[in-house]
Amino acid sequence: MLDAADILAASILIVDDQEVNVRLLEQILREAGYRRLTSTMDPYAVCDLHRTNRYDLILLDLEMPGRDGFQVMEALKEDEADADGYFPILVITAHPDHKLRALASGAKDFISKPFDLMEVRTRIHNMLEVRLLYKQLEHQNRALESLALHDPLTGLPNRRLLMDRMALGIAHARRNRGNMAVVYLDLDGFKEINDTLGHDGGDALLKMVATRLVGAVRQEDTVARVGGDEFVIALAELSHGDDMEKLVSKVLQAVSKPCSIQGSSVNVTASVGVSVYPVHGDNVETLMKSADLALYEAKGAGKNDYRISGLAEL
Ligand SMILES: Nc1nc2c(ncn2[C@@H]2O[C@H](COP(=O)(O)OP(=O)(O)OP(=O)(O)O)[C@@H](O)[C@H]2O)c(=O)[nH]1
Repeated sequence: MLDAADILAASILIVDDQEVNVRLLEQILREAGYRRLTSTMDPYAVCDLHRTNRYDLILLDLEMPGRDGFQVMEALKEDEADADGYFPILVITAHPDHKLRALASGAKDFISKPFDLMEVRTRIHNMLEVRLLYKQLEHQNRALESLALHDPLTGLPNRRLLMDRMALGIAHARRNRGNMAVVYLDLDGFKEINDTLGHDGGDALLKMVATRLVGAVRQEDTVARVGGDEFVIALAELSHGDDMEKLVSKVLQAVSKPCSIQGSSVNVTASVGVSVYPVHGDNVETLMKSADLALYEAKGAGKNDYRISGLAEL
């Protein structure tokens, strides 16, 4: 929730071509306790200023020579400077007819000239309250979205985000007649590690493996955690020069380097199954299933190894 200090910490831009009005508004706002004030008498500077500083509120005079307040609002909209979809404009006008027009143009509220001290303070306070609550909500929504798409232990994408990324990867590969590989990895003997080091030690190892996997592939690849000790890497746009064996060996080596957990050196290995679009399937489900079957084969063959689905030529 918001308190008075949050509102007073909001950033405000004052736009008025008359210096006397600028000084008066600055004084009213300072006396009310607002600290983050910027002013300009140049209507052409508003877009740049807002793009850089993302003000919580813009107090905009409507009657200005050259570019009036209506034109400034249009320019702000075109500029998409209000990228989060909120248009923080409070217009200032001496013309009663302009009030409705300004509201219809997207302004949230208006202040009449000559200024009435209480009206100015109340309208600014109320508008900032709504603006900051909107900002908080946006922030919480982003956090919730991220929680729904990521694994809380490692911070890696979860199965849901992986599926989305794979679907995009397949669409991209289809358009470019390219390919995409699915590397399904399961740690060997992880249950024993958990039993020896405890659940916290197991968690620390999972985090370490996550970091190493991310470090072993390219930025455009997706490393996801899809189960307890199961990870999937979607390798985007393999080129002809990419050697699948080398890529998978690099991943296996990254996992099996000794790591220090709770002061002791721990060795873990992994088994891997690989499938490739379009050779082993043309959709997410089939590719995941093929990679999972190949992984099962690798486990059956003695672990710490990989198998490529269906032994197809790549
Ligand atoms: N520490 C920790 N352990 C987990 C978590 N999620 C699942 N596990 C454990 O991970 C283990 C995974 O089981 P398996 O893959 O069947 O066991 P494994 O010993 O690796 O067997 P193989 O894959 O055949 O080598 C189970 O003991 C789960 O309890 C987690 O978030 N943290």
